[in-house]
Amino acid sequence: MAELADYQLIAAGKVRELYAVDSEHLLLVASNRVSAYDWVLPTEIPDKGAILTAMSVFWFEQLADLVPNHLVAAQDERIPAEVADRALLVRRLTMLPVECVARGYLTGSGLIDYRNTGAVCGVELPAGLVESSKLPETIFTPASKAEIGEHDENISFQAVVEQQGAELAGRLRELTVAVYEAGSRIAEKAGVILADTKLEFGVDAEGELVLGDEVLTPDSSRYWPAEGYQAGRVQPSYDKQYVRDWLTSPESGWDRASDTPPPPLPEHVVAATRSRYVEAYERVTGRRFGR
Ligand SMILES: CCOC(=O)Cn1cc(-c2ncnc(N)c2C#N)cn1
Repeated sequence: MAELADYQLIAAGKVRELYAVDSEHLLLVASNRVSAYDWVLPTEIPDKGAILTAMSVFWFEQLADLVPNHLVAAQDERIPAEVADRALLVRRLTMLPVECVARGYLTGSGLIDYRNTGAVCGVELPAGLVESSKLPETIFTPASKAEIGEHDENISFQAVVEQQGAELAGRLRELTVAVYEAGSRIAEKAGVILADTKLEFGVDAEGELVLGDEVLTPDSSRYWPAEGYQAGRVQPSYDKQYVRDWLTSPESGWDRASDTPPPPLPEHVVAATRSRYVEAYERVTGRRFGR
């Protein structure tokens, strides 16, 4: 069995790492860390990495007829025991430097763009939309990868055309919207709103467009409970709301505006948050999470 120390770390995000396994394969590792308010919290959520990894596997399987993906194996002797259930062996791609975002609802940076310009990434929207409005149709709202610690910058479809050519840009938009809509339909049946998602694509040695990264997880997408959905206010995050509410409650003693790191989470917030990840996984996939 391989050891993680055998592999070279080639990329690290807030809650994930990417290692080189050999010339053809990488290891995408999901940690149990959780981030909130742009901070990585000092307290881990047990099994979060395993649950989100299992969600990506589910979605890769559901979407296999729509788009090829980079997943090689979720169990393999090249996956070290220490990360066994929270790592995926994937094939090495040439990643495209475009964050492919699809939105079915207006919130976050999309809402800010809309309030400033009446459009998101150059896509004109009807007047009168508010926080969390359901959009008349799914929109493709790409972003350019930001430096570590910065937010991605929303760009227009035309900018993607200029960067990647019209044909590839069109395919990225088509596939991103199709993946989001497939995910949204399955989630909706489970009583979960998939408000938006961020995908990353790469190109393989044969020049084929391949879906990489994680797919339709609560870290790469906004998951809202369908019950209680109401446009006109910020929706509760399906998975992170307990964390957000505690951190902004007097009990935490933390001041979000103070630019100081958040305090450790109490056990009851950790347990409730773990339950939300398990619940989201089991409802959306129809599969039991082990343990
Ligand atoms: C810390 C995690 O960072 C990322 O996942 C972003 N990233 C992905 C790649 C990548 N590169 C080649 N082939 C791939 N299959 C992938 C994937 N996924 C590089 N950075």
